[in-house]
Amino acid sequence: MTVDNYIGGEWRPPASGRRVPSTNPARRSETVGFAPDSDRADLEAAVAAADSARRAWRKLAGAQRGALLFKAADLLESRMEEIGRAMTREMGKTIGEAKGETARGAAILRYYAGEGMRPVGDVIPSTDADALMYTTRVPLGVVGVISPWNFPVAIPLWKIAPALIYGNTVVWKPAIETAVTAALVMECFHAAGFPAGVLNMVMGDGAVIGQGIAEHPGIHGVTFTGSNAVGKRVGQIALARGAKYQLEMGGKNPIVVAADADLDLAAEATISGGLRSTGQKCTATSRVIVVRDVYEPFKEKLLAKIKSLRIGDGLDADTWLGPCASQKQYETVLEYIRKGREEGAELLVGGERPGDPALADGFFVSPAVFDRVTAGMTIAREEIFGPVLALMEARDLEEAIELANDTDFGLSASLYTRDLANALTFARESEAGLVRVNAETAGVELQAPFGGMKGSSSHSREQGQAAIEFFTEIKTVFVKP
Ligand SMILES: NC(=O)C1=CN([C@@H]2O[C@H](COP(=O)(O)OP(=O)(O)OC[C@H]3O[C@@H](n4cnc5c(N)ncnc54)[C@H](O)[C@@H]3O)[C@@H](O)[C@H]2O)C=CC1
Ligand SMILES: O=C(O)CCC(=O)C(=O)O
Repeated sequence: MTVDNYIGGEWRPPASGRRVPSTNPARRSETVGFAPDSDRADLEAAVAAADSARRAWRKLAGAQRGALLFKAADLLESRMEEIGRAMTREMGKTIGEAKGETARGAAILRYYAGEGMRPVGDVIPSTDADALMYTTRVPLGVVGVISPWNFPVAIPLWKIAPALIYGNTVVWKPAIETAVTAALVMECFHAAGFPAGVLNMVMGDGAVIGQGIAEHPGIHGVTFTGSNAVGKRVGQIALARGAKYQLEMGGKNPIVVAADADLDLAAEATISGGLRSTGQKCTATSRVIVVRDVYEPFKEKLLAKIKSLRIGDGLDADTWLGPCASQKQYETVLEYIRKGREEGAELLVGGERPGDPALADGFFVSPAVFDRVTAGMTIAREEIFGPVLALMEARDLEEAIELANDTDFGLSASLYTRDLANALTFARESEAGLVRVNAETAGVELQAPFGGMKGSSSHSREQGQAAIEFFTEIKTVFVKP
């Protein structure tokens, strides 16, 4: 598939005429599509289209905007198989996960479609008995959406849907690695009949189009998910020109296994939270902090289960673990594995290219478990974004919680215990935006606020009702007859 930009309600080739391939990480010789390598002229056209559409769009009733989101949801759902397959072929996650994410995308669109009919303000008693004082919400104007490849449907939709329902128009820059998936999502919006210019998509290099969005004076708010390095830069650029910004970045998420935990369930949650999507979730489990009394039995169960995971092309129905999403991710993961060994952690299993010749052309790494990891090691501190688990021992639950909080990040944290007092202590003490007891670190529900503490985010929240805080501003109105 040759992908075009989508600007002002039309598919348009990039002004430069240049395109870059999107390849299959399970078979690097296979090209899935060609994405536009756009330049600033394309971005200018998209911002101009979004700007000219925004006054009419904000004037529509919320229910009218919602009706279009409902249509887009139906279309997305009807193309779940096709979109799921494109996602698997472009970034490697298993077809089950990819279709599940597409279904989640439809649910996100429906949730925000309903928001068009919900209250947006309060009536506040004025000290003047004759006056009416109330708050309402107004859109920011044009919103820039910069999204990554790891959830190429869900993440952009949980940004685009609230942006649109609250009356903003959008310029979206998807990750080029998942260009075809993004174009299929965009086709659903096009077929739903959104007015021209309300949603625009421009693909290109992050340093050109992503940075261009951060810098553009015609873009009033920027919402970003991706790496910490890029996120911080986007935030600084937006701040310097007075634009609103929202950053969702990395995690170094711990699972804590208490002495009274159900060890089978804890091992399953460690595997599911740490290794699904090949560990490429910002909510992925990467530090496994186990209380001394159960360290050895837990480790035994974990290793036994990991050895049974089937690695392969995500399109094969019996594959559990696909490849890393790109050569860059693959090399990063191997580099962290090398560093882990060099710094003295013991590699118990995995961390190598699987022997199966059928996998030789892909970016596959067998799931790695490091033992005896200490808090100062690089693999305990930096986000790896790959199938790597770091086992750490704690004297007791108190020390486990201290270790869990000993990180620059604060996205998600999980505890396995049967003791209610432990659960409540963990919920109170965890420095994370998402705390889960007897559930894996990953697994975000679209109707609840999502975001991190410390270096994981810009301290705002996405999804659920919380999204209104970023995508609107409050206007306080005082009317005296
Ligand atoms: N929080 C999360 O969900 C994600 C975290 N990551 C982390 O980032 C690491 C690197 O992955 P990448 O794909 O390279 O992430 P990235 O941060 O470079 O990419 C995310 C988005 O930002 C855009 N971008 C790149 N440079 C930009 C710039 N200078 N200005 C504005 N936008 C720019 C990209 O084109 C993409 O759309 C991963 O190993 C992982 O640790 C990556 C993707 C998602
Ligand atoms: O855990 C999830 O479902 C969402 C993870 C996420 O938001 C991310 O990886 O960026």
